[in-house]
Amino acid sequence: MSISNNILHHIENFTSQRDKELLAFSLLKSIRDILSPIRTSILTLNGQDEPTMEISLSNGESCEYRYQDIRVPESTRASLDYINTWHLDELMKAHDDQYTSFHVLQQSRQQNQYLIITLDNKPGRSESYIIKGMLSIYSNFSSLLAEAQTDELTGLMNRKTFEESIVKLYQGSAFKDDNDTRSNWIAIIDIDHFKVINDSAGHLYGDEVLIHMSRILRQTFRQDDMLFRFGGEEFVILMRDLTREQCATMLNALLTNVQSIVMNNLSPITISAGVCEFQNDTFHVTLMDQADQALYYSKKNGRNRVTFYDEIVAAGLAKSNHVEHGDIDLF
Ligand SMILES: Nc1nc2c(ncn2[C@@H]2O[C@H](COP(=O)(O)OP(=O)(O)OP(=O)(O)O)[C@@H](O)[C@H]2O)c(=O)[nH]1
Repeated sequence: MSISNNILHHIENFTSQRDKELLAFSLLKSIRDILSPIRTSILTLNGQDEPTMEISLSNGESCEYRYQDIRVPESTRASLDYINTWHLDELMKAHDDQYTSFHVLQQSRQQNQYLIITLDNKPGRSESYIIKGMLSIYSNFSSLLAEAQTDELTGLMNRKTFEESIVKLYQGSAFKDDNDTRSNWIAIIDIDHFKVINDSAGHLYGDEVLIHMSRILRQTFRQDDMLFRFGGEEFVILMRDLTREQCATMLNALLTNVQSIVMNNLSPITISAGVCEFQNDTFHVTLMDQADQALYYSKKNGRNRVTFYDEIVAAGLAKSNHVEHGDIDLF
């Protein structure tokens, strides 16, 4: 294949992806085909500089995804610190007859992402030029993808992205230790009497409440918790690795924090929540049914409260996996 056809093939591959991680994998594959590096990886660090994901591809080996126990060598840390201190886009380091180049893929307060390529030869001018072009296409396309996954009003993830995220939760919890008391949790949050807010203060005011709500969600939950606006005044939160008590504490903190939204002369805003424990062997639509039943119980029992699904089942107040009513539209 000629070089231009080859590049076109890589571009076509990039732009056919609809998933951020598959897009990252496509980039690594293209780099491998063009440069034959010893190793190439994409490293993501969260706002606290902790590694949250590494996708790597070594010569002759299959692609490896890591979300936990990611080891970042001291030399890599030092190079990334140098890039950040001097606001560089890329950095080349020579060591032990090898060359490692670091490229910034994404930088924001929430996360930083780098492409790291280790080679046994210094890349030539034309190779560097091609890599730069690939990175520009990757970066433009990943911004478009991020836009498509984001709720326009609040900036949270949209409903379309939920299914993709929950599939990853299934994959990530497949090997959970039975003695671990921590679990993953799904919560549905719904603003109480939102129609009254809209009717008495206007739709624009209602929108402003939704924006405040998303800010408070971000402030209350951890960087790694996933926050979605499902539409209207409904939000979904996926929380990982929390005990039941920790999960309840966070949701009760949300109940309190939301009441700080006091605008015009209306009463403070309140929310209701329904929560269920993530079960690896239960279909996600069923899990959403469970959280929705718990939410329905909160709504019918005074609002401004959190209900755990298994507690209402244990108390005989809900039938296991049977939804009689519900506010949430399922997929
Ligand atoms: N401002 C604004 N309102 C919205 C948006 N999407 C849906 N709504 C409104 O949200 C309101 C939802 O009202 P209901 O589903 O009746 O629920 P509620 O008044 O919150 O009552 P409870 O849930 O029972 O406490 C309706 O008035 C919708 O028009 C939006 O994007 N912006």
